[in-house]
Amino acid sequence: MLATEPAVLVLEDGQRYVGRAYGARGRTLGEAVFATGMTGYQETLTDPSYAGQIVLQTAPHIGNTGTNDEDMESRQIWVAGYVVREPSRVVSNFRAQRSLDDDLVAQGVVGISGIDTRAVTRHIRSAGAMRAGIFSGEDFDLSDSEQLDLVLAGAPMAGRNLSAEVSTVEPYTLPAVGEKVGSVAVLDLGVKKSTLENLAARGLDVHVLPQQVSAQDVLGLGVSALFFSNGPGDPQASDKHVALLQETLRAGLPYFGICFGNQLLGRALGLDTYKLPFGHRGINQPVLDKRTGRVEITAQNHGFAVKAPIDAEFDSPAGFGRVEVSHFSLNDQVVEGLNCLDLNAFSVQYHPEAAAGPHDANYLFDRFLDMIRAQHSAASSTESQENN
Ligand SMILES: NC(=O)CC[C@H](N)C(=O)O
Repeated sequence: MLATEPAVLVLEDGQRYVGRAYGARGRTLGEAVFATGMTGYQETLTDPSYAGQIVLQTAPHIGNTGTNDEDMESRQIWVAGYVVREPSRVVSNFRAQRSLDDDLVAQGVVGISGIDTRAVTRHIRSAGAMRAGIFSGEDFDLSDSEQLDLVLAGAPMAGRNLSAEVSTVEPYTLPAVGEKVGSVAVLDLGVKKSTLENLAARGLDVHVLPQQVSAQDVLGLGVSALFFSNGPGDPQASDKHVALLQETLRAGLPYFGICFGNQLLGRALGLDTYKLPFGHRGINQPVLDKRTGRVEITAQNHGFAVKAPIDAEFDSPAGFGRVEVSHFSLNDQVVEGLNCLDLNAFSVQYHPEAAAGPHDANYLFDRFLDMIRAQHSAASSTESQENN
């Protein structure tokens, strides 16, 4: 039975949308963002990059296929709140183990249903991403101005560092699948399971590290390469990760980064990042790969981006040689990938692990593997020259 108890979504500009309580009851605060994927709600909810955000699904019917243990992208749901139009009344899928409502309640995630999420999306699209709150149960009875004051007292996403909240506490390793080619250190800034699986599937031992490790810790592992994951928060609030990356780049350690990892490569190279008006979140975002001229349909989830010229190479302001924007968005020309021309380092702003989403960008993991192989053969030829 669906709840008939009321709930309200309050935006920081005072807009209010009354609907029905969904998931856990109570109140929650976060940045309101919209996601346009028609599928993949479980992957969205369990993507740690959504920590601190109240996610609205534009797709009107959510929960049809329930939830299961296999499609978890991390250990829990991370969204601060969940806004849907119509939750499915029945769960219908052979893989379903629970209903989405069960998971939201069990994990204490406050949601709201019965909201015209496309109307709210149109509002956010013109007014910009903003803080919001969902109020149900006893919190529904607070006055309008008390609710708005709570929303306005919440932390804005700009300037927010959330890495410590989502990162693993202990390091752990996923063994290479099949023949081992090398090893990679993954800085867990909110990594998704599919990313780790894609790395391991390419013959890499994957050493997942807590976000507070030092460059010495990373270099001391003797790995073939370093990877920075996706993750929540503002890249401008991650100075220590930027410093770590600069140190490992100077030491010559190959690098690949996804999403937050792209923004942090940008910053390590001396570029600025900025907040997008409402972000890119969905699974049909067109991107141009400048090297091949191929258009990829990609999965994306980002609210910040790197500032760089998309049409010509330039010097890294931090002295890391020549750099080019490798990919950009065909919707709004936002930087979607960086490539270092004088270093073994590249990154993308979108999600080649595609969970959920199309697999067009999966070749990027192969590009990373090629980079590691090339580095290995360069190292072994120097060694054999030295031995001669
Ligand atoms: N998915 C991500 O890694 C997101 C990166 C960053 N938190 C942003 O919103 O832009």
